[in-house]
Amino acid sequence: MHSTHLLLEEPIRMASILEPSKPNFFPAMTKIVGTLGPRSRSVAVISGCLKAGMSVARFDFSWGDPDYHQETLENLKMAVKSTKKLCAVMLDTVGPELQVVNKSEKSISLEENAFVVLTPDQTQEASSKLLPINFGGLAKAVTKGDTIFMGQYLFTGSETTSVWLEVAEVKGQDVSCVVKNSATLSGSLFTLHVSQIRIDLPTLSDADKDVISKWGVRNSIDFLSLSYTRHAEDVRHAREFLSKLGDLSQTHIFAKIENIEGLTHFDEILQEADGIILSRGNLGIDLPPEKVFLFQKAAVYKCNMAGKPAVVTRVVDSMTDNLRPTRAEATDVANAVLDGSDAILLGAETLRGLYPVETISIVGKICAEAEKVFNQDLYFKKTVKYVGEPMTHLESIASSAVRAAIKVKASVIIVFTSSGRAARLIAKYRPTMPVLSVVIPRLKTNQLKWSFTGAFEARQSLVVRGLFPMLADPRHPAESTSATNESVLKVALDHGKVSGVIKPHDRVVICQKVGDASVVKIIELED
Ligand SMILES: Nc1ncnc2c1ncn2[C@@H]1O[C@H](COP(=O)(O)OP(=O)(O)O)[C@@H](O)[C@H]1O
Ligand SMILES: C=C(OP(=O)(O)O)C(=O)O
Ligand SMILES: [K+]
Ligand SMILES: [Mg+2]
Repeated sequence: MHSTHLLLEEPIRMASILEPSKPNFFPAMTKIVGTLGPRSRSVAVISGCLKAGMSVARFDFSWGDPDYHQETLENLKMAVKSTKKLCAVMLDTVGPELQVVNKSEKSISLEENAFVVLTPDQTQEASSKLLPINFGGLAKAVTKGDTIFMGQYLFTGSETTSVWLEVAEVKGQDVSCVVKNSATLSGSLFTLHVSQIRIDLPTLSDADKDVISKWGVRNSIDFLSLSYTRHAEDVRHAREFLSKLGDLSQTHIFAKIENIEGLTHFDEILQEADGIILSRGNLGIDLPPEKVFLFQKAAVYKCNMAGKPAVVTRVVDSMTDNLRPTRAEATDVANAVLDGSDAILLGAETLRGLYPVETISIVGKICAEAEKVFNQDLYFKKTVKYVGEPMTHLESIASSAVRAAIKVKASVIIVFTSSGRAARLIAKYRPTMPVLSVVIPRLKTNQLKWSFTGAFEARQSLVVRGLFPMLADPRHPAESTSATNESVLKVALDHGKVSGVIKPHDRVVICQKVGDASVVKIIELED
């Protein structure tokens, strides 16, 4: 895979496009986040998802109760055990999401040019004339002429189940709208998106806090996906909340940028968050279509330079019902990789789609092809220039490790890390080969009991492009003497050999500390 120095900017032989790609020990360096739900909650399907390359499972609390998600999570644990594939857990909040309250779950037909009233009075039955919603402030937030988009949960935008409304009149707390296209609302959950308005609801709702402090704590969630992050303050607030919940002080916060407000405050949000989710589903409605790509390129670039993971959503909507993506979708996935994304997040496709495993597999294959033509050389130079001089020691070690690995055509980089920082810094320079990040546990105490760190750090790297974590045996002392370094390295090399990423006579670049000094070593294997 790494021997082909094919770059998009260089002439490509047409015939080479037809050459089948060699199978790899892992589907792609780009990671796949799969949303688990009705179509992806049995042990068998989740196992298929893991084998196809899903490394983060997203549990979306916009729908379903904690018990339902717990059952799915128990199945995920079984699937992880049987497939021996690691998987991180992401809890996605509801946040200030506007929803239609359709208690009877009867389907509702809306006719073009007819009127429908949105009301905060949740005691009313939903009908084609009246739709109760979960928010009392809509009448204050909209004016005549505004557009409201309403769709089945994780609407694809192309379905006959989503509808455009235009605000005709505001009457007290009610909002009367003209239906712009005929549609039938069916299913249990419909979300509303009102373009470019400020929704006066907290980013972390009381219901979210309740779920996090119970379900989240019980399951030691690796990631909190903070829906509709609009300000850096939202992230700080969530961080403070997590800090009081024991192990969740280690949970990483991924800010979801889903509207113009979040876009406007992107730089400050990026500083506070551990990673960013480019929620193109909602943001794609808030922005004029011709501007969506520009946000993506600018936001991913900023994440890359900050060395924080960027996750792109809503890539292959049409695979919810089909075995093959559209050409536009397939090209879009590749472009997300070329732009520098770390991971692709699948929503409807895995949650309620007919082909969750096939979708993961196809997206992985597209990512792998795009990675091969990613202009690493240019990217590397841009990053070094951006970081400037003097570099911190660790940044200089990390970039040197990547450069050395490319120069000697190493098959893998092995990095020792405890906090995960060293591994993330290596990934920042986008090596063309996988990075085995060997997480060395440290003994810690909360003054009640002693335990080892490492599990969070290992799983949290499962969202970063190119990182493949391995948790070292806690019986190895976390001091970097050459004897312990040697024995941990041997385990890592054996792990690499068994998984097929390291072969006899390969070169391997190692980044570790010996005594007080950080070193980059190049070794050549004999067998
Ligand atoms: N337990 C360890 N044994 C050997 N080297 C280590 C260990 N932990 C970290 N290193 C190395 O030390 C250097 C920097 O350390 P540090 O910033 O503390 O790493 P991290 O924060 O990732 O744990 C890196 O070269 C890293 O690979
Ligand atoms: C992933 C998205 O949001 P949700 O959590 O509502 O699916 C999105 O808007 O792209
Ligand atoms: K959500
Ligand atoms: Mg969204």
